[in-house]
Amino acid sequence: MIALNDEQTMVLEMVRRFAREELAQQAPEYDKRGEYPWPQLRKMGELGLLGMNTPEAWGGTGLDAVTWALVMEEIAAADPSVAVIFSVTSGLPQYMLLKFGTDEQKEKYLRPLAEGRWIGAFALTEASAGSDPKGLKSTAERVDGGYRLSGVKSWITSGGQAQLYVIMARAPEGITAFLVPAGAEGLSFGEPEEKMGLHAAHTTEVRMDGVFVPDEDRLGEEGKGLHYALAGLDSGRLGIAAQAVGIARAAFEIARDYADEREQFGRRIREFQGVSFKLAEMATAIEASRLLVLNGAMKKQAGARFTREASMAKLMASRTAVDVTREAVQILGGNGYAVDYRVERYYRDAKITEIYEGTSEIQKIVISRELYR
Ligand SMILES: Cc1cc2nc3c(=O)[nH]c(=O)nc-3n(C[C@H](O)[C@H](O)[C@H](O)COP(=O)(O)OP(=O)(O)OC[C@H]3O[C@@H](n4cnc5c(N)ncnc54)[C@H](O)[C@@H]3O)c2cc1C
Repeated sequence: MIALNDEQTMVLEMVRRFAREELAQQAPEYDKRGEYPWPQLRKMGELGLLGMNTPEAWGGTGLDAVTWALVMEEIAAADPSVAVIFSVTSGLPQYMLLKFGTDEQKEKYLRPLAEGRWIGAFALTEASAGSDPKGLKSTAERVDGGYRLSGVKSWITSGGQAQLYVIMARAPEGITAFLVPAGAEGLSFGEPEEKMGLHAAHTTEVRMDGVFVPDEDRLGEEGKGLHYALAGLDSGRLGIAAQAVGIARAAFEIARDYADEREQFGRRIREFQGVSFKLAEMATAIEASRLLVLNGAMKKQAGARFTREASMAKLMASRTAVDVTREAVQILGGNGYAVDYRVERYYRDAKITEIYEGTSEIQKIVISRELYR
């Protein structure tokens, strides 16, 4: 682990305490009920965590990207559903507004997000446009004073819960990004999808039926929306990679402690090489994944391009999360399959990190393209 300064250490200690006391305990119930974790998010907003990577001038806490990534890991270790909501609102809408928004847009939309009063959502995917967002069909028809948006977005994290939606739709000059508040006329939401994991983090369809968006709520230039979305995804992917590290670490720690207590054949099971070698591989993969995340975060913080680093971090950390959680279930034997021991939830929650914000195959396409830049 890299050396942290005093401020980073203090923030992490505060977040660890918060995560232990206010997230980890509640996570199983929220998962079981599939309930959106509003009380936890409100508390994170009050603590200044939801806008921690946005400057103070816009209502954030102005902390660096390394601290953001380490906080994401802590939150994910306690509750992966809360972590994805946190990752999306801070990594995508806030980052995109900060990078491409006007001062008026920042005042109107970034500030409430950064102050943690609002949650933001990012709406790119459609039923026929997932890995290939260029194929999206939602339209933004030019009308007097703005645009009318029509179409259906799929799988939108915080759909129906968020107060702001950054929506990509096809305008006359090409794919364009729009800022749409939750109450906009013609905007509606599907029921939360029933999913394998992340039950508390609702994902729904976002339906647009002639939603009027005034010119001043277009983000950046017409036709540049995909470019902005992909820039946002560099940042979002670092957040998901950090989420994956947190999930892996939490499952690893349960397995490590279990192996120290559980006895079979008259010995603690960690004394069997078949178990201890698993733990050694798990710890090494987690450490390597975390270093890739921090490498990307340091580049982001320095203002350098971090596309390659973010994709490498996500590819490696999501694979680690799936491998480590599967082995954790194995080390706990029958208990690993029981809800009470929590590793089955981490196993279910881990899988999505290989899929959303670009599947592992898409990360490999990005990385291999970057090798020849
Ligand atoms: C829980 C959850 C939350 C989500 N949240 C959001 C959100 O907030 N906002 C949002 O916009 N989207 C969101 N998504 C959508 C998510 O980003 C997409 O599901 C993902 O990008 C993959 O798209 P797809 O599902 O259409 O799969 P497809 O693109 O149909 O891919 C299917 C398979 O084909 C592979 N494949 C596709 N193209 C290639 C290629 N060129 N080479 C090799 N293999 C390829 C893929 O890797 C995958 O294995 C979410 C999805 C889920 C499940």
